[in-house]
Amino acid sequence: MATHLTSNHATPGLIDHSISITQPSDLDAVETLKAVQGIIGTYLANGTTGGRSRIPTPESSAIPKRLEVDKRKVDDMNGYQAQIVREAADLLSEAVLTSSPGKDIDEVSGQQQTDIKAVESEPTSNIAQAPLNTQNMATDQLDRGARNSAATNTSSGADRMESHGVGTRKLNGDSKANGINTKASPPSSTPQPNQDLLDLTANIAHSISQIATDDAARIKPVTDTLELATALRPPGDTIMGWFANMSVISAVRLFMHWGAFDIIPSSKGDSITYAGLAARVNADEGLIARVASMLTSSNILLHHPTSPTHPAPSLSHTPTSLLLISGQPMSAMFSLMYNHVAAVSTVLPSYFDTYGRTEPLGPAHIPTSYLAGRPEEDFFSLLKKDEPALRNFGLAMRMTSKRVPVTGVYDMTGVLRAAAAGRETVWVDVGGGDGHTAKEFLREYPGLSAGQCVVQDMEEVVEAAREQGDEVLEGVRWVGMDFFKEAPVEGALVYYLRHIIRDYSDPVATTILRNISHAMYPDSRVLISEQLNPDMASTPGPLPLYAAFKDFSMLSIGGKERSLEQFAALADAAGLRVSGVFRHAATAHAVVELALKGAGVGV
Ligand SMILES: C[S@@+](CC[C@H](N)C(=O)[O-])C[C@H]1O[C@@H](n2cnc3c(N)ncnc32)[C@H](O)[C@@H]1O
Repeated sequence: MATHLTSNHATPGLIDHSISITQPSDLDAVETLKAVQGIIGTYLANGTTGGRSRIPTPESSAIPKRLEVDKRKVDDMNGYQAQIVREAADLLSEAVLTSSPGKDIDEVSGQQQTDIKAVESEPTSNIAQAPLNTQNMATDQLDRGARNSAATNTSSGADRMESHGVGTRKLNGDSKANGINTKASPPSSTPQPNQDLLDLTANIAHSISQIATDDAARIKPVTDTLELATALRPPGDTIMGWFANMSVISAVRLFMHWGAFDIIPSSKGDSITYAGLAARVNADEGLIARVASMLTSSNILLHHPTSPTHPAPSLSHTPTSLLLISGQPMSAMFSLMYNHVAAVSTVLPSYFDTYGRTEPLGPAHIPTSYLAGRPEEDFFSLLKKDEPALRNFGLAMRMTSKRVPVTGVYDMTGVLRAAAAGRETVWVDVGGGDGHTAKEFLREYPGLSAGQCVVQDMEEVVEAAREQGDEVLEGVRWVGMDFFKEAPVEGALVYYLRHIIRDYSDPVATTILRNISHAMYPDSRVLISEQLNPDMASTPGPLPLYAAFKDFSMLSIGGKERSLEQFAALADAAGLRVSGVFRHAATAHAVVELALKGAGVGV
C-alpha cells in the first residue's frame, strides 16, 4: 500500500500528520458514479441558464418527470452498471422533483450548480495522484462532509429535506466538497435538484476513486451511500427498516446457533435443499423456510426455486453468508456484538436504573457483567473464565485489523532508525493479544526484528499465543502482565496500545497510561491506535453513524471512543502530553502519540 505522509501544523504545538492513501481505483464503480453524475450534470446544465429554464416542459419531454438517461452512455456499460445508472437516475429524479425548492433555496444566495465536468474530465488516475495538498484538502472536506451529512441519520428523511438541505450545507461551508466547483445561479421557478444529494453523489464518486481492495477504504463511500438511501427513503420506511433488521439479526443468530451456515456447501454453484438442511440441523422444514426467508430477502443467502438445475427449492451461500461460517473472524465478531451489544441492550434500562444515569466507570459493574449476573467482574475477567468466549474474542479482533488499518498510519522512520541502531526494546505491544498486530508490523517493516519486540497481555492470553508458535513472531518476547497494576518492561521506544484505551472509562484509562509513564524514558512514546472522534463542541453536525455506533457499543463494557481533546485530558492526568497525531484518510482511525510531559523531541 503506497502512502504519503504529510504534516499539518494546524494546532499550535501539536504535530498533526495525515495519511493519504494512493491506490488504484475501482474503475467500474467510478465509471458508474461518473455516469450518474453525468446525468445529473446534463440535467443541471440544461436546467438553468442565466435564470431561464432550458428544461423541456413536461409535455414536450419524451420521458416526462424522469431524468432522461443518456442512452449511448448506458449502452456502453455492462448490464450491472447500466442497471445501477438507471436505478440511480430514477431515484435521483424522484428526489429532484419531490424536494421543495422554496424555502431552503431562497435562504441561500440562489440555486447552486455543480460543475461536474471538472470531475468528469479528470481521469481517475489523476484523482489518485493529485498533489498531496489537494488530496488532503479533499479528504478534510470529505470528513467534514461525512460529519455534516451524518446529521441526517438522526432525523427523518422528510426532516432532512427541509432542515438539512441546501441551506444547511451552504451555512456549513460544505458546498465545495471534494474540490468540485459550485457556482451560484439565480433561483428558478422550475423544480430544482436537491444540491445536498448532488454533493453526496459527488462525495461517493470521489471516495470510490480512492479505494482499492481493502475494506477500510470502502467504509466511507458505503456510509455515504447509506446516507443517500436514508435521504431518499420515506421516514416511515426508515423505522420499518429497523424492524426488519432486528429480524435479520435474529435469523442470523439462529442459523449460526444451528450450524446452518457451516452446512450449506461453500463451493461456488453448490446448494442444499431446504429439506436437506432441515434434516441436517434437526429442524422442521417449515421453520427452516421461515428463518431462511429473512436471510434470502436480505440477500444474505440465495434462494433457488424449483428448476431444471434445482429439483427442489434450495439455498446457497453469498459472499456475505460465507463470512458467517464458524471460524471466520466476522462470524466471531457477530457473536461478540450479539452477546455484548444486542443482548446487553435488553438490560440497559434496568442497568441505568440501578447504577444511575451516568457513564459506567468500570472496569467492573458494567452492563455486560450486569447482564451476566456477575456485576463485580470486569469484561476480560469474565472472558478469561469462558474459554470458547475468549478464543472467539481473539478471532474477532483479527477482523478489526482487516477493517481498521494497523500499519501505514504512524510514521515509522524514527522507530526503524532506533531498530537499526540496535536498541534492545523498540516495540512493546501492550494488550497485544495473540500478537497479530505485532506480526503485521514485523512483516511490513523488516528493519524491525522480532527480538526487539515484546507482546504483553494477560497470562492466559500470552500462554495460548505462545503455543500457536507463529513463525513471524519467533523471537518475540511474550510477557504476561496486568496493565491495571504494572508496566513491566522499562525504556522501550514505543508502547503501542491498539484498541485498549477505548475499552475503559477515563479513570481506568488514566491508570493504564500512568503505569506506562513510570516505565518510559524521555524519548519513549505511547502510541494510542484507535478511532479518533471529532470534537463535539466545535464540529458542525454529529458524528458519522459508523463512529457513533462504535462508541455506543463500547458503553456495554464500560469503554468509550474519544476525541483529541479527550485524549489530551487523559494524557495530562497520566503525566503525559500529546506529541503527534497521525490520521488515516479513509477511516476515522488514527494514532495519537504521547510523550512524557517535559520530554523533548523523541521518535
Ligand atoms: C480489544 S483487545 C485488543 C487486542 C489488540 N491490541 C488488537 O488491537 O487487536 C484488548 C486486549 O487487552 C487484553 N487485556 C485485557 N485486560 C488486560 C489486563 N488487565 N492486562 C493485560 N492485558 C489485558 C485482552 O486480553 C485483549 O487482548
